[in-house]
Amino acid sequence: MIKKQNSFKCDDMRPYVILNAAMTLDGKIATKTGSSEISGEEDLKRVHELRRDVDGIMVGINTVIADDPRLTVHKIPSKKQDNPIRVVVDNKARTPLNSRILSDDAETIIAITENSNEEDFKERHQKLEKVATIFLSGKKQINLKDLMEYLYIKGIKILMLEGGSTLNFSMIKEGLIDELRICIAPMVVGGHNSKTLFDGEGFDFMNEAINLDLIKNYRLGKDLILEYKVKK
Ligand SMILES: NC(=O)C1=CN([C@@H]2O[C@H](COP(=O)(O)OP(=O)(O)OC[C@H]3O[C@@H](n4cnc5c(N)ncnc54)[C@H](OP(=O)(O)O)[C@@H]3O)[C@@H](O)[C@H]2O)C=CC1
Ligand SMILES: Nc1nc(O)c(N)c(N[C@@H]2O[C@H](COP(=O)(O)O)[C@@H](O)[C@H]2O)n1
Repeated sequence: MIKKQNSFKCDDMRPYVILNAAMTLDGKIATKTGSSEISGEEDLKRVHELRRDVDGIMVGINTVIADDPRLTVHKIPSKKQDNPIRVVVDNKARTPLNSRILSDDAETIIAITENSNEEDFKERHQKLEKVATIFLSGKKQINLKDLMEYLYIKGIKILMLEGGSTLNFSMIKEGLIDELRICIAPMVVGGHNSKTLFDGEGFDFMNEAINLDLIKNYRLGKDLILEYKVKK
C-alpha cells in the first residue's frame, strides 16, 4: 500500500502526482482511430492496484469522450471504498451525462471554467452540478495549480493522472507531475495523428525538456514497466 510510505510527499500544497499510462514502442497511447487497449492482463492488474492505493484519479475530457472510462478498481477484488475520487478536467462542461464516470461508485469532481462563450454552457454546467461536484477555475482554461490545491484540501494526497496526452503535457509543463509509471507494450502502430504520451504544444528546444531519473524497470508479462521520478 503506497499511502503509508513517506516518499510520496511534495513540498507544495498539492497532491503527489503519479502519471500512469500504457504506450506502444513507438510512443502511441492510442491508434489514429482512438483504439487504446495496450496493456497486457498483468499490467492492468498493476494499474488497478495503483488505483486502489491512491486517493484520486484524473483524466482530461477527451479521454472521457473517447473511452467512457469507469476509473474504478474493477480488475482486482475490491470494495466500493477502494475506488478513488474521480476528477475530469473539462473546460467547457462537455462531460456527457450518461458517462460511466458519473456512476455512484465514487465521488466525481468536474473542473470547468468560470465562463465560456460556448452555446448551452450554462445549461450543461447546471445539469452536471446535479450529478457531480463542480470546481470552477480559469476563464478559458482550467488553472491546474488551483485545481491541485483544491484537491489537496479535499484530502487527495496522492493523485493518479491517467491521460490523455494533452493533459499530460500541461501537467508536466507546469511542474505538477512527480513520478511516471509507463507500460511499454511490444507493439508498433504508427500514424502521425496518433496520440503520443505527451502532445500539447510541446517545447521548441531540447534544453527546455523535463528531465527524469529512471528509478525502476522490470518485465511484466509481455510488457516492460519503466518508473521515473521527475527531476526538480
Ligand atoms: N494508453 C493510455 O494509457 C491512455 C490513452 N488515452 C487516450 O488519449 C486520448 C485522449 O487524449 P487527448 O485527446 O490528448 O485528450 P485529454 O484527455 O488530454 O483531454 C484534453 C482536454 O482537456 C481539457 N483541458 C482543460 N484544461 C486543460 C489544461 N489546463 N490543459 C490541458 N487540457 C485541458 C481540454 O478540453 P476542452 O478545452 O474541450 O475542455 C483539452 O482539449 C484518447 O484516445 C484516449 O484513449 C488516455 C488515457 C490513457
Ligand atoms: N494503463 C492503461 N493501459 C491501457 O492499455 C489503457 N488503454 C489505459 N487507459 C486508461 O484507462 C481508462 C479505462 O479505464 P476503465 O477500465 O474503464 O476504468 C482509459 O480511459 C484510460 O484512462 N490505461
